[in-house]
Amino acid sequence: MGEAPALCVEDLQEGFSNGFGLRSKGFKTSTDVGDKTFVIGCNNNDSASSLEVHIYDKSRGKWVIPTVLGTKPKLYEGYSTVLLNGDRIMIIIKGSTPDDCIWFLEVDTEYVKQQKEASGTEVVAWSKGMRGDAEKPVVISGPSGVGKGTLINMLVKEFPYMFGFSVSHTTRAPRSMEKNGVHYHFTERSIMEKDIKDGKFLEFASVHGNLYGTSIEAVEAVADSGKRCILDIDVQGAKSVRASSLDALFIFISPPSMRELEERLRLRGTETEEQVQKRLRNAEAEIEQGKTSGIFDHILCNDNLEKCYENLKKLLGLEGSAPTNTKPSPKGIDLPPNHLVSKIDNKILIKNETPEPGNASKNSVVLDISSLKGGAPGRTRGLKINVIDSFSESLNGIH
Ligand SMILES: Nc1nc2c(ncn2[C@@H]2O[C@H](COP(=O)(O)OP(=O)(O)O)[C@@H](O)[C@H]2O)c(=O)[nH]1
Ligand SMILES: Nc1ncnc2c1ncn2[C@@H]1O[C@H](COP(=O)(O)OP(=O)(O)O)[C@@H](O)[C@H]1O
Repeated sequence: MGEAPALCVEDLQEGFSNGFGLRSKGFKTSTDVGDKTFVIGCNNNDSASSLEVHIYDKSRGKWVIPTVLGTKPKLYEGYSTVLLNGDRIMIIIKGSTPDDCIWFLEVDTEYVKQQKEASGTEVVAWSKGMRGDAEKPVVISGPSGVGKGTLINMLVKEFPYMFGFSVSHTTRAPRSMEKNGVHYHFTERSIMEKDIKDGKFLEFASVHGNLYGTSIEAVEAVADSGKRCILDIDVQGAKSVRASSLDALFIFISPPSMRELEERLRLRGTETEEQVQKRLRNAEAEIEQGKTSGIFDHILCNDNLEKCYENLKKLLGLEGSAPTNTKPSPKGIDLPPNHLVSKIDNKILIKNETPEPGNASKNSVVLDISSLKGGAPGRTRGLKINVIDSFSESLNGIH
């Protein structure tokens, strides 16, 4: 059984002079990947410091501070690291909550390679580890006033534990009934543009003169809650998602006629005359693209609302299904508080250092990493967990 590499930076540092103050107090681990050493940690134990990544490039004898993408984990008591597949470091956090204890730092994955090439700098990217898989998200597009919001509301109301809405960001002003954080995250253009630049958005587009976008966090938060994510985005956004690594189902909602669309928009009464005109002008091009671009897996005509809703449910495999009242079960990972980490093939053993018979929270666990999916800039999903009741019992092949 090989112990996880968890060198002290002090050991690593012997003989090197660098400007990072790595000899000061704090917690650090280092992991070798090829001719680079990735040092993850913090310099101080105070709450104001955060988890940093430094790279020692052995071939050049130089320290490098990389561009760090993604949301990083909070500071906890300590960290163990395991190198997986030569391209990502798994971080197992001591003293964290069950939904926050496994993280991945990607150092040479396809995503990181692309980012390195695009930026010309050294790049690393964080993603949080999650149990189980996420269901394929559903992208719904169509012209303004066609009934997308109405159909999505019906679905979320009938199947509250099955579907969740991806809350987009927008620079447009809220309508009177709209709530910030529920219908949209209403935001300033400069803030949104910076977040787009920082890689926080899955897609974005300028629609009817305003900026709209789906943050990676908006989609992942729905999947984290165990629900299937629904995105209400325009055709340009759907095209970007199609080109992204997100595997989704694409549905276009079309109106029975332009006259009917105009009537619905006017009856809704949420836009000024000028805005209605702009939306109608854009609608023709959107309908044309929706029907001919090949982006969409299905096109539904929203003539009769009830019929269209039934057809939508059919596409989602919900025909005749009774809504379930069961909340998805939480998918956290209970780790023993004091543990040692080791890896054999596709299994990571997190062994309790102080087992107590009959105390489930003190059990050792085995994480199966054979079917990991996704990764930065979102989540790494597909972690499977086996709890070992007593450490003296058989360890599923790990000895
Ligand atoms: N690309 C993209 N489009 C979005 C997003 N959120 C909303 N939209 C689209 O922006 C357009 C205008 O939305 P909205 O202002 O809510 O008006 P409505 O469609 O008339 O209710 C619609 O086509 C939405 O599908 C997003 O995050 N990304
Ligand atoms: N099939 C339908 N027949 C008549 N009115 C509809 C139908 N579907 C939706 N509506 C109405 O049309 C208006 C626009 O619908 P909405 O869901 O806001 O559109 P979108 O989100 O696509 O902009 C709303 O007032 C809604 O109640």
